[in-house]
Amino acid sequence: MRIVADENIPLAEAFFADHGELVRLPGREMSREQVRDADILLVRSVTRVNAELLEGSRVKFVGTATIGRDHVDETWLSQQGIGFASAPGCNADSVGDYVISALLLFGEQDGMALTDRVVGVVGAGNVGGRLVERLRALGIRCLVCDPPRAEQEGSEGFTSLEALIEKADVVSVHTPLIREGDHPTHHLLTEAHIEALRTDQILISAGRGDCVDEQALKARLERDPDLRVVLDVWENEPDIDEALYRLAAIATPHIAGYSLDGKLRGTEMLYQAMSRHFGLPVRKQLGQLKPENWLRRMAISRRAPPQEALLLCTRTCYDVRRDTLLFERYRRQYGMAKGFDLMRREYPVRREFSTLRVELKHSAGAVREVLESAGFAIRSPRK
Ligand SMILES: NC(=O)c1ccc[n+]([C@@H]2O[C@H](COP(=O)([O-])OP(=O)(O)OC[C@H]3O[C@@H](n4cnc5c(N)ncnc54)[C@H](O)[C@@H]3O)[C@@H](O)[C@H]2O)c1
Ligand SMILES: O=C(O)[C@H](O)[C@H](O)COP(=O)(O)O
Repeated sequence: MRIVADENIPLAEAFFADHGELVRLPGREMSREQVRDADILLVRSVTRVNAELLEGSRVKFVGTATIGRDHVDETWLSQQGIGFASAPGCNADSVGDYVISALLLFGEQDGMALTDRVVGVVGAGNVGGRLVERLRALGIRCLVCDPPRAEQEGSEGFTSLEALIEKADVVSVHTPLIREGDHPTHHLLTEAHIEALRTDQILISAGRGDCVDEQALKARLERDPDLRVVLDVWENEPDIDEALYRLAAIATPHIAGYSLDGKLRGTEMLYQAMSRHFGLPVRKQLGQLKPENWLRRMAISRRAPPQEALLLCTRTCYDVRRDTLLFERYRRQYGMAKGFDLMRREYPVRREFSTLRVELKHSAGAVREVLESAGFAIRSPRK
């Protein structure tokens, strides 16, 4: 079999090369000619998978190593009898790490504890749902807006978008991009929602750029630059709006989910789905293929207050400021669109919180509880 894979899918050789010749390509420019002779196509979110790309090809299975699927015309694939799989939840916790890192940064800037702010999460699936679990475990009050879930599970515990914007201090958007149906999310955050935000609120957008009306957001920020927004996803990536970029408190090039762990999980999920599709045995597991030195450790030797310990461990693992600064460097050196994609291609290895083993030298119950709630693995003398 011939397998064409995006160059940004780690361990694709280790998982797939036994099944045929593997060709690596840059995803954004993948062309009809390049995939025509492929049997298996493995992509990321930057490749539009539709009739235009695949008509007349011999592709029998498409996998996207991502959670999002809005770049894939699933209806057309199914009409053609082409198998399809995505990687639900693969990098969900990495997005949670990103949000926690941003919340800690704002807490530090404002001299506030994490628990001083109410966080509103819009879209509570794998990403938003797990984020809410972690934040609640940290003692943070959360509001949740997810109408499809509210319809299925009953309205208790869910709130409308309008009420969430009114009551929350942080509005964190994690919806997929859905253009049709009962709950479309294209410009889910309308001009009216954006105008309703208070200057002291914080908006985080880490689902898909098109879920927020960017022109309205830009107009609001031009009038009210003190409103803080964290933008990881954008309309028209990679050629994003430079004026909006400059107005954002934190601006990153769609890397909230870019941990090595999340990406590798995505590769393994596609391997499993591909094996099922072709009736092949699942012989490989991520555990056998992971690089050495998989787990890292750190120790907290003194009696740090819980919030300080959380900040220390979070920054050891992931600091959202690093990515904001790095993005600015790439933009200056290469221009916006090229810099956006280049930073993603050369993204430094980042690990999920759960891979950091934190050794507590003192049996500090409160520190242990906070770090575990945030997702770190703890070793400490128990009382
Ligand atoms: N920035 C990143 O790096 C990054 C990483 C991973 C995922 N994502 C994006 O985040 C999206 C969500 O990921 P997920 O794993 O949670 O997906 P998911 O499918 O598990 O959950 C999506 C949730 O959104 C809810 N939803 C749908 N329409 C809604 C609406 N109109 N209003 C409010 N909620 C609505 C659904 O009911 C569901 O609970 C992905 O589709 C992807 O686009 C971004
Ligand atoms: O949907 C996802 O999983 C994320 O948005 C993913 O991290 C995007 O990464 P990309 O496919 O654009 O490399």
